[in-house]
Amino acid sequence: MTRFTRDTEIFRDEDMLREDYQPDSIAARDEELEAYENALQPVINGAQPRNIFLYGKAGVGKTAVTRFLLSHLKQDVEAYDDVDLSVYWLNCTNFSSSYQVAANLVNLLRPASQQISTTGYPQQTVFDMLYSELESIGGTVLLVLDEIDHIGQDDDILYELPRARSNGYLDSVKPGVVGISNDFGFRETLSPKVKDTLCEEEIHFPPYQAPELESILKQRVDGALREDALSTGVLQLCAAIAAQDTGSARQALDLLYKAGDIARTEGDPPIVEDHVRAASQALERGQIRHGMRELTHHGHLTLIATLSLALEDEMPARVREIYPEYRTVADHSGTDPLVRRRMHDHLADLAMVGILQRTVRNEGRAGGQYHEYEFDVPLDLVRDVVRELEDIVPPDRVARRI
Ligand SMILES: Nc1ncnc2c1ncn2[C@@H]1O[C@H](COP(=O)(O)OP(=O)(O)OP(=O)(O)O)[C@@H](O)[C@H]1O
Repeated sequence: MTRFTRDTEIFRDEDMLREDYQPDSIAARDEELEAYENALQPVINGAQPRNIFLYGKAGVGKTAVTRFLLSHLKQDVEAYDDVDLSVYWLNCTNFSSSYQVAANLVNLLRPASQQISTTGYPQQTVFDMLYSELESIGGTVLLVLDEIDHIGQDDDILYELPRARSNGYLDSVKPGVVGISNDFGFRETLSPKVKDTLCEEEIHFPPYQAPELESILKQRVDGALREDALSTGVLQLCAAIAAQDTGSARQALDLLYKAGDIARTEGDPPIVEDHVRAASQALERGQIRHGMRELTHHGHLTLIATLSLALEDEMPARVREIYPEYRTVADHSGTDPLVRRRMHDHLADLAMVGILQRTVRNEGRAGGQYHEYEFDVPLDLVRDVVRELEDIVPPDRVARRI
């Protein structure tokens, strides 16, 4: 018996709706493309590249636009014998210092057999290794440092690297840095000398508006979906939901993909607005679930305590009511409880990530103010996640209640 058969009704090429798909053309970013092209012009002229800093929230096209333009640039420089361009990408998510970025760049540029340890050298030694690798590549080298904000204030490399040529460390190579960040605050925390060097050309990517998201979706659907797989209003709804929430193209594409998936699983083509609403809910629940799983150990204990009270109809509750329950949960899990004030920080964190809602209340005429907490997400979802945290609270009184 055949278990699997190919889709015939919804997807033609579902990979086109996935995160890592590189679109052939960029929609709705004309201004940014123009500014970016201008900033890259020195490369094609055979001159020293400018340093470029891109910033904007997650999913607004910073990576897609960079990949698109750099791949065109690489093609177009072929027409000029005197320009030899190499491009390297480094995702800096796991690197919290200039040292780590430099060491990982060295390894990116070196063959597998000559990798260095990413700890233990003096910083200048690693920088020297990096310069020597760059020299041996020669020509124009663009280094794209994605998620660069993770290096925080340890930002020497963002000054040293772009200046290496003028400071005499490099001779035959022209390096350029493209820094990408979705942390608006990062630019402000850069030291002034870095700001001047790295942010020679700054390009801001604002969140997308609904019509822009719609045009991005439209560009994908012909290749991604089968004819007649879409009913009227679906793209508009995906675009409207994403524009209202984050302004991210990733969210709009995820919504459409998930809606298609639901229509497929339910054997219910074409994709209609209800599938999009269901997709939006499913994705939102996925995010909340992810947020809850990522909490620290005491965050989880605090979550369990609040859930336990909610299931007993004892929420909304204030800290002094939640704290004893937290102590019981901590006790059952074999953990030393935090003092009340520290546990309150975890409640505040739960409120900050949108799991709890926090309301300020007044204690009558003579009293001061206090905070009251209640769940801002469906309890069944919290309960599902808490059940998956079995290793934290073993089956006992509290867990049974949950
Ligand atoms: N203007 C656009 N035209 C076509 N596709 C786009 C456009 N903007 C974004 N996308 C698509 O949306 C998704 C998210 O975009 P991208 O990865 O470039 O965002 P980002 O700003 O780099 O986000 P992050 O900061 O999270 O890395 C990708 O699949 C990308 O192809």
